[in-house]
Amino acid sequence: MAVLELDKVNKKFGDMKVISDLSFQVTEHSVFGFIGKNGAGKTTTMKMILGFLQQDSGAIRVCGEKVSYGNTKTNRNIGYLPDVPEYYGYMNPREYLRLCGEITGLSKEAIRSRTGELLELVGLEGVNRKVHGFSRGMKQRLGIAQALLNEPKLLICDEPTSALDPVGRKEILDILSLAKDRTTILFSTHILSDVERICDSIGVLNQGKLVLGGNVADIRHKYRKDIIGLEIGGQYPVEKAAAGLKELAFVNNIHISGQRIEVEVHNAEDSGAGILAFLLKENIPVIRYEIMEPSLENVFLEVVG
Ligand SMILES: Nc1ncnc2c1ncn2[C@@H]1O[C@H](COP(=O)(O)OP(=O)(O)OP(=O)(O)O)[C@@H](O)[C@H]1O
Repeated sequence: MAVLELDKVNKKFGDMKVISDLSFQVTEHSVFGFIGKNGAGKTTTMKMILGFLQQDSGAIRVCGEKVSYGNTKTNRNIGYLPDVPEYYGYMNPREYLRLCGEITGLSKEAIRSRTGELLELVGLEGVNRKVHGFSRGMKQRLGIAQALLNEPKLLICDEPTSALDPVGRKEILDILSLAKDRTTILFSTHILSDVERICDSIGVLNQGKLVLGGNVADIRHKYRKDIIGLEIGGQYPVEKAAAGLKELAFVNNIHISGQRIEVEVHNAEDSGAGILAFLLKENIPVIRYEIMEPSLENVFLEVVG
């Protein structure tokens, strides 16, 4: 089931078209990476999903219910984590979550049990310090706990890892991966390695248009260039191996770098057997053989330019 659906959404600011015919869906219990350079239109889209901005045309649905501007009814299904969450610094995490629970009308019992469970999820269960001394990463973790307090069907995170160091980023990504069991996640980012680590599907926005979208595994497969990477044993002359490989009918091109040879072929799976047979026949020692996967970074550069 789609927890979030955008159908041909358009938005202009004055004469400037910011979002053009944007359509995508996010399936329940998946992580969707919303990718784009600065100014691509990610924040504008998230504000429309939250009903804070009005689209000019098109429809947005959250759990099947249409979002309408100014009426935040659909937000009962959404938890939102801003890029820089703000807190009352004099509270500790438990006090802060209790306050949030009380404001949103949760029962005392629900506040107690969910607070314990969520603080454990985000690794802040034993932390009794006041929030004002928290690192950025700890603030983001508390923000995730707060956003999940009302058990939303959709968690929207705006650049949750951008301001963090590698350790803090890993912690947030691990928490989001775990949170997938209890909700569906959309997170905006321009850090493609984060997307590769946890996203099931992606949408790449460029100048307000979706230039690439779908399942991460399918996208990798589609953009895979048929290149076989070989690492030749140190004692064997690489040029000799490369010259022989180049003679094979199904080999289009060869690149050499140190002991490494990249072989461009029509179809890596079909040609693989022929290459291996050649290496065996010529007694060429091979340390590594791989069909090369493109990184999302390469795919992104190809579609966004
Ligand atoms: N209220 C506004 N009035 C006029 N133009 C706006 C407004 N809000 C955003 N824009 C413009 O719309 C475009 C998209 O901005 P948006 O903030 O959605 O991009 P973004 O992908 O979130 O970028 P960033 O990563 O920098 O936040 C930009 O050109 C921006 O200058």
